[in-house]
Amino acid sequence: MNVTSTVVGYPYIGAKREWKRTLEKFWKNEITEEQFEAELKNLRINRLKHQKDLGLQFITVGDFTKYDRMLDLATMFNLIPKRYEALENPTANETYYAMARGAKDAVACEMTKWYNTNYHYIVPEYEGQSLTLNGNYILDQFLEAKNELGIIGKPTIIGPYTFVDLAKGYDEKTRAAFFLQLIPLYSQIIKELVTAGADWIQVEEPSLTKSLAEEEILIVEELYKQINEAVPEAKILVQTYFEALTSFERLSRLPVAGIGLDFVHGGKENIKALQNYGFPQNKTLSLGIINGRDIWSANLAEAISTINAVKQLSNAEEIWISSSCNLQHVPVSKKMEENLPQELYDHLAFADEKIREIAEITYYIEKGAWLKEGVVADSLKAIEALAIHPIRKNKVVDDALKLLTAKDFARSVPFSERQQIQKEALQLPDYPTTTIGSFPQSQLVKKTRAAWRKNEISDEQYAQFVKEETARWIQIQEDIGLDVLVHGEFERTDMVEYFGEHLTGFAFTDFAWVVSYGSRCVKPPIIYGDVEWTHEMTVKEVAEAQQLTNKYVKGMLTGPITILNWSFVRNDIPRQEVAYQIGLALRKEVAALEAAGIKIIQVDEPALREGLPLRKENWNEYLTWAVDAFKLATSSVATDTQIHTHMCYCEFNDFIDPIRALDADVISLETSRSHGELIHSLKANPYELGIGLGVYDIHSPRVPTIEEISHILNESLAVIPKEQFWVNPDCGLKTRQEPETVASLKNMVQAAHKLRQQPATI
Ligand SMILES: CN1c2c(nc(N)[nH]c2=O)NC[C@@H]1CNc1ccc(C(=O)N[C@@H](CCC(=O)N[C@@H](CCC(=O)N[C@@H](CCC(=O)O)C(=O)O)C(=O)O)C(=O)O)cc1
Ligand SMILES: N[C@@H](CCS)C(=O)O
Ligand SMILES: [Zn+2]
Repeated sequence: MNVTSTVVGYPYIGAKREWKRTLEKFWKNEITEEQFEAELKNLRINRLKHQKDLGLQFITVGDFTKYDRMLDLATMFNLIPKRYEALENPTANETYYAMARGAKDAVACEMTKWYNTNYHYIVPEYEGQSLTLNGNYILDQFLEAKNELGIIGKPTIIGPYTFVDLAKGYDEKTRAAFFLQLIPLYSQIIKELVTAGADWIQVEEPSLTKSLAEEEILIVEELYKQINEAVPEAKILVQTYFEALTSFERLSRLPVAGIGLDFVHGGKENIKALQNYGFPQNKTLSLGIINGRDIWSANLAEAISTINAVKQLSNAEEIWISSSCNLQHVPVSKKMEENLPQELYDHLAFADEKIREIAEITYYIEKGAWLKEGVVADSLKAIEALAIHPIRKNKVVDDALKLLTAKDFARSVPFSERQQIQKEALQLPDYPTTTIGSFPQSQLVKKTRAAWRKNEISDEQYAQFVKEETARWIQIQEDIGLDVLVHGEFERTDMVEYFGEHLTGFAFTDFAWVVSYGSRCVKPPIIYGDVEWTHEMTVKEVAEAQQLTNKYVKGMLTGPITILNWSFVRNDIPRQEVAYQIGLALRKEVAALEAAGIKIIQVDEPALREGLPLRKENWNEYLTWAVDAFKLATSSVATDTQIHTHMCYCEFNDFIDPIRALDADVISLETSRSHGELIHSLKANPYELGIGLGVYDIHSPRVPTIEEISHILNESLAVIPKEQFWVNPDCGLKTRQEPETVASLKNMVQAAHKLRQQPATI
């Protein structure tokens, strides 16, 4: 039997975020386009060489991007929305980055979560355009690897079903035309790759793990039938991930040469399907056995026994040992980390360490022996050493969780009564204006924090700086005329990292970044022990801000599910238990804010939706404990304390019921890139609690006009009654510059004032 080591894809960010820096230098015109392209080429080549040096046999190409892989495909297919025609003689890069980031009057394309990850992709927009092939960047990357390094790579491309599934702008009637246009383009790309010497082509189809209706399965079958007819000579491996392959019996029999399955996230179901239906003869099986979504080293003995079981069930003649998904969701290498507890460090595996595991497993499957002596014993020892670490078991937390009863998860008074009480207590104007929490993290803010981290300035100097920046922004907010103010979050690098740094059970890396969207990166904390609240985390900053103004300052916390979903989480206890531990810790912070006189407290849950299982039938189980964790954090407050929450970066259309279940007095939602669709959903499913639909996109430096904002507000008024209506931007403003922030907020406040003059429509 033939065994090969491979990965679905490898991070492009660079061990020291070189990729991010290159992009940002180019955008700031610090390097020419030529230098930019040369730097990217260098990064691509080094990245391939590095994977080869790690011992990977079959290296993926085409998984490198200039911003986002869905955007790469959209521009390659000439799927460029009309509004970008207004750009004057744009270069290819100018159009590409205008779609990603907006330019002049052309707003950026929508961005949304990539399945249940913290990565966000650019949503392709189908407007019935004629599609053509604008080059073939996958071929370019294939040839680059071949010519520069002699590597015959495995080109990868996001497949046609997934591409259309994740795109928007079509309906039942136009979908067929969209597919029909794409089939020849995919076939052409594949043909060119085969002609250039590609042995295999990996076609990524994660959408084949969603629940699919019969009609959709028929489409998938037809797509691959037509592609196979167009390029029968191509060896295509359809790669699925994040869940088990749906309708295994039929989809594993698509007319392609191989199927890639995720044995980590869809393991049990994929194995059951193999038992029931077997694996089609003469097909290659790519076995996703190393977890591409977590940072823990594998139990190699367990991996081998799963592979052996799969081998027996599938009878495949050729297997690839692979990652469960693209490794872009984990950091590059743990090698540079020098400040982690040894027990934690030993049990970590980032992308490079995962490739080493894949190489080891492949060697064992092929040769029946390990490459490195003692590797299995080491892997078990690492797991065991962390399991018995005292940080894993905190009796105080354990006892507190056991004492919880149903009333700890519910406000004492229903919203209908709270609404009136809060209205009288808070005396806010109609259509109150507010922001989501963060204000620009200017160069000065970042530099001062960096100096403090390097001990160049003292704790007191740093705290004084944060205090002054907060005071400056309280004044700015007063001048703008906002109704409910925020302290600005200047003390925070990241909304999750900050809380992790103050709670027990967390560890922090120095270099373990992953891309969140475009060039924006996050460095998720690691939850490796029980989580406990030991001291106030936000009270000082918020209370100081409150003293500077007669307006309300919102307390600002990150919710339990967002802390959970944006961290790398221990895998020895259920996620639900970790969520409750965090919920309990935040409950104490909420109480501390209340005790300090804060009357409005926002608990952000932007990541609530991203934790949803891909299959709808599994939603309920997750949502039950996720919503409960939020309620555990927020429900202890007095009736006249107003709880806000905020969500962004996702589709809310089918998510109104879970949002309602949070029982938050007010929610602010990001909507400006998909406003119409949400209005439609709210019409069908009216929402009764306080709600602010984001009135402008904060991802773009563009200042929205008063008229644009008024238009959005008026649309929202058709579905949200005045008593519930809040006015806010889409999300926090930490990534923006000060002038555009002030100008945009002034227009927002003006638009709200105009609304107050207008007779209510409902
Ligand atoms: C709201 N979102 C978040 C998500 N996930 C999170 N974990 N956090 C989020 O806020 N997911 C969904 C959305 C969208 N995502 C993002 C993600 C990332 C950013 C962003 O702006 N990222 C910054 C990095 C932010 C940060 O932590 N900055 C540090 C500085 C780190 C740094 O670069 N240091 C320098 C050294 C500085 C010096 O010595 O002078 C270095 O290492 O070179 C900080 O502020 O202190 C990014 O730039 O990528 C936004 C939305
Ligand atoms: N309060 C946070 C929420 C981001 S989702 C912020 O304003 O940055
Ligand atoms: Zn947000």
